[in-house]
Amino acid sequence: MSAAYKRILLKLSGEALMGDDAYGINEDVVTRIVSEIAEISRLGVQVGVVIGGGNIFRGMKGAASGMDRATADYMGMLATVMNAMALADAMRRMDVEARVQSALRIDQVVEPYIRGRAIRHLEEGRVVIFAAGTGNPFFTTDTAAALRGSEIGAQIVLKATKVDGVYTADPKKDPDAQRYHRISFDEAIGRNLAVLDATAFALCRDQKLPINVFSIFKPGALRRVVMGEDEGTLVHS
Ligand SMILES: Nc1ncnc2c1ncn2[C@@H]1O[C@H](COP(=O)(O)OP(=O)(O)O)[C@@H](O)[C@H]1O
Ligand SMILES: O=c1ccn([C@@H]2O[C@H](COP(=O)(O)OP(=O)(O)O)[C@@H](O)[C@H]2O)c(=O)[nH]1
Repeated sequence: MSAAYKRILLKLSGEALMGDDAYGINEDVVTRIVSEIAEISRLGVQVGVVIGGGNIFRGMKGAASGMDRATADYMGMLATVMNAMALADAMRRMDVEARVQSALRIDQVVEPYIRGRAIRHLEEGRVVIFAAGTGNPFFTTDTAAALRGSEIGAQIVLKATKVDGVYTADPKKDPDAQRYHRISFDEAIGRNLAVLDATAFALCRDQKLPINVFSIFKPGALRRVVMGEDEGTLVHS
């Protein structure tokens, strides 16, 4: 059986990289995620990754309180660069070819984001990790995933997060919340379902770029989504 998608954009939650730790990057979690990415890459799926920064930056929110919002957001973007580097290094150790491209220029450290070059890497079978979000404050890495997914012509955005799909209400607050198998953009936006931010939802809706939300903690879930199996929630046009 072959994969359902040729090119995907995978959004990895920064916070999920902590595993059970209070802060930072948990090696076992990163190793498992990388082995799952390696598996789908071997199936011939081209993989772009956008990584969050919540594991590093939310831990510093105390220090950031009272700080200018844009300054705090730039710090958040720098946190995603650290995660991207850790992920790329884990990939190198597991013989997965990867490149990091940053939306903020730090040329001594990683490549700048250049769309054509990113597409070239993907065609060569390299995983491209997009760091520093969109490069703009007041945005999130979910929006970066929608943007980069659109730019590289991904067929779908896969949001690997702490919950196993989109629910009728936040499942962390409402134990009676029910999970959707599928939901349209209009309904998700209309019901204010906060699993993605509104900007990311709107961009994907405009671009007719579907999103699948699934659990980062469930082994094999990424492969199942990529094979087109019923996993998590599909948000569609
Ligand atoms: N309707 C909903 N369905 C699922 N999750 C929801 C919903 N509303 C709010 N959430 C919350 O959204 C969170 C995932 O979004 P977010 O914190 O942005 O994750 P990430 O770190 O992956 O970007 C979940 O942990 C969940 O508590
Ligand atoms: O385009 C972007 C992407 C991210 N951020 C900042 O980086 C932080 C980390 O990203 P995010 O919260 O999306 O990470 P995740 O929730 O996935 O861990 C955000 O809180 C923002 O402060 C930003 O300013 N612009």
